[in-house]
Amino acid sequence: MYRIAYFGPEGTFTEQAARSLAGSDTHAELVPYETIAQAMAAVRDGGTSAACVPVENSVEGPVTATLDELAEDEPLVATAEALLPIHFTVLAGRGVRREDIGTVASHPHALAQVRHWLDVNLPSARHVATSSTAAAALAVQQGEYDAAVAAPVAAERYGLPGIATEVADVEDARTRFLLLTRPGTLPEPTGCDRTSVVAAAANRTGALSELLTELAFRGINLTRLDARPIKGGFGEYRFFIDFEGHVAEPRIGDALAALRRRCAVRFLGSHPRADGVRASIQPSAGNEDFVSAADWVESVRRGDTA
Ligand SMILES: O=C(O)C(=O)C[C@]1(C(=O)O)C=C[C@@H](O)C=C1
Repeated sequence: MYRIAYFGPEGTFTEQAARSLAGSDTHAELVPYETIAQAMAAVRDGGTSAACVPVENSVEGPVTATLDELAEDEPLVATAEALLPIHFTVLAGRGVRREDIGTVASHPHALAQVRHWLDVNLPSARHVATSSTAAAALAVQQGEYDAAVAAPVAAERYGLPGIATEVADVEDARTRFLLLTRPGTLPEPTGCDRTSVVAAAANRTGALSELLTELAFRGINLTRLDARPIKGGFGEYRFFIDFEGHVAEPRIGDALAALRRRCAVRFLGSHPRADGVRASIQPSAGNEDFVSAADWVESVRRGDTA
């Protein structure tokens, strides 16, 4: 049985992402965990084969709990990703009238995406952060709070009436989710891949710029750059860098080796992009260019050419 841990409880956006990543695999069993750290610990200690967690949202940015967990402890790698459109519904407790709503609960990322709507439509409601959107729906079901901002599926799952749908401040919001496993066989390159690393650039002038220049010189397009503090050293940061391409490609392998020469790097995976965008290749920076240049150096070393 293939078990996938996910950031739960049932009814989170992450559960939907895990279902789409499990796809037609009817043998996959989805197992909810209350926190991102617990879902990732489950795959680290072998309790599950994979973990599905959110990593970035188009409105609120990085999911910092996921980034910090990826940088610490036993390494995990992303082998797949899902991109979900995010639609929020406001669920009310049974018998709670809209005008009586005094508390509205949700995950901090979700509250941030509906802040304006709440200010206009439920101006006197206090916002309460919960571990996830579904945890907020569960708490409303149990009478702890008056309302929750959650995924539409949570209405059904927790038997709560929706009092407003499509309440997001920004239309077309999306969240990207990763399927994480212990390091092992990598997915095959497809031409539409993403590679992720976390690099501990030295705290000196130009260190980050040098890392980014290694990628730029090789014509590699970045898709994300986030800094997270290295706990315990004020002002010390590690950098999460996502870029187009797959480590199996000569141009990406060359770039990773260059990053590794400069600082400690943790590889976080190469996998197909959910949006199917092809890697852009700059003139003279294609894989064949790297291979033929390396072949030329070899022939010079053998004395075959000059
Ligand atoms: O709480 C959930 O339902 C989640 O899956 C987490 C999460 C997030 O971390 O951003 C996922 C998507 C939404 O943007 C809001 C919350």
